[in-house]
Amino acid sequence: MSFVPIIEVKNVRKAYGEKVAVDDVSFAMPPDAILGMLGPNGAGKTSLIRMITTITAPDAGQIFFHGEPLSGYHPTQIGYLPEERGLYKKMYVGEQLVYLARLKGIDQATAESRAKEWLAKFELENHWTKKVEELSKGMQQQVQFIATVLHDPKLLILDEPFSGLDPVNATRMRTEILRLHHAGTGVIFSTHRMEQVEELCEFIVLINHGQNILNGKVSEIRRRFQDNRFHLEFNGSLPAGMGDYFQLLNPTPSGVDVQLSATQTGNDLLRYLLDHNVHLITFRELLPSLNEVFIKQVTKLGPEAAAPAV
Ligand SMILES: Nc1ncnc2c1ncn2[C@@H]1O[C@H](COP(=O)(O)OP(=O)(O)OP(=O)(O)O)[C@@H](O)[C@H]1O
Repeated sequence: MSFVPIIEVKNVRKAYGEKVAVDDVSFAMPPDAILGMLGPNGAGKTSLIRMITTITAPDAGQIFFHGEPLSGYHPTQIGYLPEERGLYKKMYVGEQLVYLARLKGIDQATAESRAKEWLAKFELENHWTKKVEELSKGMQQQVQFIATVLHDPKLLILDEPFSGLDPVNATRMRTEILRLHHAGTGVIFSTHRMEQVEELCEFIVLINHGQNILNGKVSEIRRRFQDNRFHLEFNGSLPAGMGDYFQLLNPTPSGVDVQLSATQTGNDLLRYLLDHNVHLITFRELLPSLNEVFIKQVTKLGPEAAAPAV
């Protein structure tokens, strides 16, 4: 590993009574990465996040923040947007943001100016003296996001940050997350929305039944799971008997996917097409989507399929 991870989780275990929620999980996260934490319902993601944020402690194993064993000081460097939102409904927006930033060690004047700046980014500057309960659900979520970033944390942990936001506000929040990432903030992003992970995350950790069953770079994982499928686009038509040699999927008048068998290669397919004078426009390997990888790993493979760490 050629970097000091912002978070390193080493052989961490957490049980609630008989229920083992996190079972010997290890992974390391590069300092300025966006890491997707994925897994089916009940997999153990929230339990793991709660240990990273020091809300609970592991029964066994260790967690390091920038190489230091996690301690009471580190939460000031972490911003956590939990899935169950937790603002004080009766408190005024501005007052609440300043209060939460002060808890993270920010002085009053800085907290006020940052809160105003952030509210303006979300076009909420006129809501400073509104009670949280007077805001819509989406607005409350934006205010809670602001509370998560106001103390300028080195690590952001965002649980389903886009849920309930309209497309304009979801895009706005995505832009702000990416801006923080480019400024060097690490982001752990927990969601069930695979297309969001594909779009935002360079790394993933896939948790299933409390165990880390797959982790690494998204691009390498997709390549690792490639299953010999190609996409063709062409002018004219394909040879009439092509289906006797190759499994053709999703045909359209000008394109088709080809699933090769274990003994066929891309070169075999290309040779066949050229020998039969097919006028090719596109010939490319199809990599599985993260959704396909997720379903394959979670439904078919057990923990023995664990992959090497990042
Ligand atoms: N406080 C608790 N007491 C007892 N069991 C718990 C507690 N918290 C979580 N669990 C159990 O631990 C397991 C992991 O739960 P966890 O909330 O970490 O999953 P998750 O991956 O975050 O799920 P989801 O995607 O549904 O939010 C589940 O079986 C859950 O029922």
